[in-house]
Amino acid sequence: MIEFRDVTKQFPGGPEVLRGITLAVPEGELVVLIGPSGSGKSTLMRLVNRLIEPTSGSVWVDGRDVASADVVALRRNIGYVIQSVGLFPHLTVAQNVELVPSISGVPAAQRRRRAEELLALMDLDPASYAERYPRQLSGGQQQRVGIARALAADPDYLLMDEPFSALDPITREGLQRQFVRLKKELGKTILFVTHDVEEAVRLGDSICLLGDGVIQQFGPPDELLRRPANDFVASFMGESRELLRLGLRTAADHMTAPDPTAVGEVRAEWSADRALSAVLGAGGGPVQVLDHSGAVVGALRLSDFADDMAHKGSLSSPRPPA
Ligand SMILES: Nc1ncnc2c1ncn2[C@@H]1O[C@H](COP(=O)(O)OP(=O)(O)OP(=O)(O)O)[C@@H](O)[C@H]1O
Repeated sequence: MIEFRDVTKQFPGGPEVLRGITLAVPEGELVVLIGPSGSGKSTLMRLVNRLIEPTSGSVWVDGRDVASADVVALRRNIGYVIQSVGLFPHLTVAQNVELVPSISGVPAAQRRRRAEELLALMDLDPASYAERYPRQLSGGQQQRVGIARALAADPDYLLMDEPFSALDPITREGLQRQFVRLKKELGKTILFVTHDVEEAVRLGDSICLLGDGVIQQFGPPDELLRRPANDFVASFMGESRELLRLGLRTAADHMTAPDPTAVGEVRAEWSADRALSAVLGAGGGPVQVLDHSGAVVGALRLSDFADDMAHKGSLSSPRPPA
């Protein structure tokens, strides 16, 4: 667990960036820090691996105050991924991934095996990518190598500071999807900074919204979307809150009993916003809902989404399918 206890940070000559922040990132969960530019997201994150020190208060990792921890050992257990990947250009992909284990004295064959496993996990076939240099990779591939490198020492914790924000929207969405899967497999405790509400909703077990130096709201994505604590949260989470909520659900969550008059089809596991788009495309439905084997398991019509909508007007402007 990562814990911030009444943390305040003021840089010399500046205002207080963080004021009395108390927050816990539970074991095995991903907490997203979100907030306007300059709200202190990166500052809060950098307190964890002691790139900066708090003005007052304390930060605890694994039940220990980081102020009294050995910085090298602390950082070995905390992978760090940043926006501009920071791969070493003169090292190959494999050498980049193996860097920390090689410094720690892990034998060459063992760290090579681990690097290859991690590259494969990140969908980079080691046979084609291990010997390439970073400049021979796309931005998305470089970012994957950056994540593999952060995982190389098998840390219990990951700090990710806008890791996908330099990527084009399609690459970014692909990487987000992959990361959601990976997150479950890895079971790491992750603190993730973004300024993108959609990304926060997609990835976070919880979201911590920072503003004016304090936590404006902390809770599961659905709670911030459904019950914003104040006007700041409502306005930050945006006008399309209802549509973002749909992204958290599936067609199966909305469907009703099969209807013989249904035309067209959606898959039960589709996100609800994608299903809504299909229903609108079919003139409001009903459309058939199919399971993995292609069997009809239900029907969906426009009215099946109405409960989720605080404003029915939102139904007229759905996002395009994911
Ligand atoms: N090393 C530093 N010295 C002085 N001021 C700093 C330092 N680092 C950050 N700040 C200031 O602290 C405030 C918070 O910065 P921080 O980078 O944490 O914000 P952020 O929420 O991550 O912003 P962004 O979304 O733009 O990256 C800003 O006003 C910034 O100028």
